[in-house]
Amino acid sequence: MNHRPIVALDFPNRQEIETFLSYFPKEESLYVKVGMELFYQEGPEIVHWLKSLGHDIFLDLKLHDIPNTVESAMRGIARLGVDMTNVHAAGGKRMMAAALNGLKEGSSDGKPPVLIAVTQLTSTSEEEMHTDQGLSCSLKESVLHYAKSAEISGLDGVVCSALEAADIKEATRSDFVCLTPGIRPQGASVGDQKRVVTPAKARELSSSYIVVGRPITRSEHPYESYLSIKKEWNGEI
Ligand SMILES: O=C(O)c1cc(=O)[nH]c(=O)n1[C@@H]1O[C@H](COP(=O)(O)O)[C@@H](O)[C@H]1O
Repeated sequence: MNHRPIVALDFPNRQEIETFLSYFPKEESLYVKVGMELFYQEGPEIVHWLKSLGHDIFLDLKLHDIPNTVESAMRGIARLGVDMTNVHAAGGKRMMAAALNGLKEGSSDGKPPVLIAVTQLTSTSEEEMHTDQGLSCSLKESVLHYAKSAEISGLDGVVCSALEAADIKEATRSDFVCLTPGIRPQGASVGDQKRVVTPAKARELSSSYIVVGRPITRSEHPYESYLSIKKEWNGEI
């Protein structure tokens, strides 16, 4: 198994990414996540540049708007040639279906990016979900509800905590993508995350992909931290 953790490039500009990537061997092809912080500063050019370096890209903009707006935005995202992108499942089934349609229309090679939907953010606890969102069900029920909605809408999978991945796959299908952020190696600082697991546990709990930011980007030795998390994720340590 040689699965790469997806590295969340949560930096404010290209210069800081150049510094971060200088710790990695040039030939190391990474799977990176470009999120709001970076994209809103650097725009689509940052995607073209990272692609030119040979990296695979998850564009994480978490779209959530009326179906027509999301569909049009997704047409443009498909043209960027990213490998994966996302929406918020809370936008509803019509919005998710529109997102998928936009991606299909925008991808000239007929291979639209993988589309996944955020269920409950990994920074949300069950208690916060009750108070902030006014939901009375359990967090797991809410996540499963969103996962089923995403599947019905034709999406490839969801963003969730690894803690929910096995139940989601059972409720949907075994190849339904469960991309799981909130990953922390043993002893690492949790920060604002709530539903966290180690890379080894994520593997055990059947995550499809793990997303890792600060444990790598804020490390004094980013490449060593990346390799150690990758090994753990691949069950090699
Ligand atoms: O969609 C995401 O990528 C995402 C969803 C979610 O529920 N939780 C979550 O942490 N993320 C992203 O995953 C990354 C996690 O970063 P760290 O907490 O630094 O490892 C951040 O870039 C978040 O924006």
